[in-house]
Amino acid sequence: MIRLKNISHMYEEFDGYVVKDISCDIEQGEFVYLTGPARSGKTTFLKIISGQLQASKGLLSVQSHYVSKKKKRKAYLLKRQVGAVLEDLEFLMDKTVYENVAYVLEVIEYPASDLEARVLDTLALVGLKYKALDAFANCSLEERRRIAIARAIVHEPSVLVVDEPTRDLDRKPAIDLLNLLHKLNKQGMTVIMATRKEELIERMPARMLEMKKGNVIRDRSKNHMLFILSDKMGEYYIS
Ligand SMILES: Nc1ncnc2c1ncn2[C@@H]1O[C@H](COP(=O)(O)OP(=O)(O)OP(=O)(O)O)[C@@H](O)[C@H]1O
Repeated sequence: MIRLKNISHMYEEFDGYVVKDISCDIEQGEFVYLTGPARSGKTTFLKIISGQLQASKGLLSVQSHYVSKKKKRKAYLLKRQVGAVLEDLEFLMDKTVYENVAYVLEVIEYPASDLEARVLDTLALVGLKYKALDAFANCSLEERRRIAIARAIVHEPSVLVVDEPTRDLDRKPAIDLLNLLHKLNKQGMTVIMATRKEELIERMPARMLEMKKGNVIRDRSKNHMLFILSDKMGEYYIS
C-alpha cells in the first residue's frame, strides 16, 4: 500500500507550495488516474511517490517503507519498489532495444546468469520481444514508450508510475498503450498514470485523483467513475 500523509512540496526556485497537504492511500493492485490542468502538480506528485523527489513536508510510505525528510536514506528502498516513467527519458540511442533495457539491470548489478531471461521476458510483456535486436534509433514513438515501460518494470517493482504516456501519440497507439498498462495492472502491479485525456479514462475507467493548484480536489473510486460514466453515456460499463 502507498500512504501519503500531509505531503507538501515547494521547489527551492519556486515561490510557494506546488503540492499542498495531500493525504491518501492507494492499495496494492489499484489503477489510479491522476488528472488536472497543466502545472497542477501531477508530475511533482509522481516524482515524490517514486522517490525522485523528497517532499518538503509530510510522510510517505510504500509497502511499509517510510520516507520523510528525516529518513532520506530510505529513498533507495522506494526506488526499488516503484518503477517510474517520467518526462525526461534518456535512452542509449546507438544501442539495441535489448541493451536499453539490460542497462538498467547492469546498473543495479542484477545476477548476470538471470539477466538475459529477465530482459526478454519483460520485452515480451510489453510486446517488443521480436524487436530485441533492432536499433533503438529505428523505433517509433509508441515503441519507445513501451521500451521506457520495460525499463521501469524490468527489476520487478510492485508499483509503476507513468507521466502522460500517451502524449503526442495518435488514438490507436494511445489506446494500445493504455491496454498495456491495464494488462500490467491485472497482473497485480499498482499503476498510477497522469493524463489529461478524458477519452482514455472513459474508455477504461478506474479510480481518479484530480489535482488543481497543488491540491487533490477529487478522489473518485472506480465504482463512482463507472456510475458517472454510465449516466453520461446512457449505458452501463462492465469492469
Ligand atoms: N524543477 C522545478 N523547479 C521549480 N519549479 C518547478 C519544477 N518543476 C515543476 N515546477 C513548478 O511546479 C508546478 C507544478 O508543476 P508539475 O510539473 O508538477 O505540474 P503538472 O500538473 O505535471 O503539469 P503538466 O501537466 O504541465 O506537466 C508548476 O508551477 C511548475 O512550474
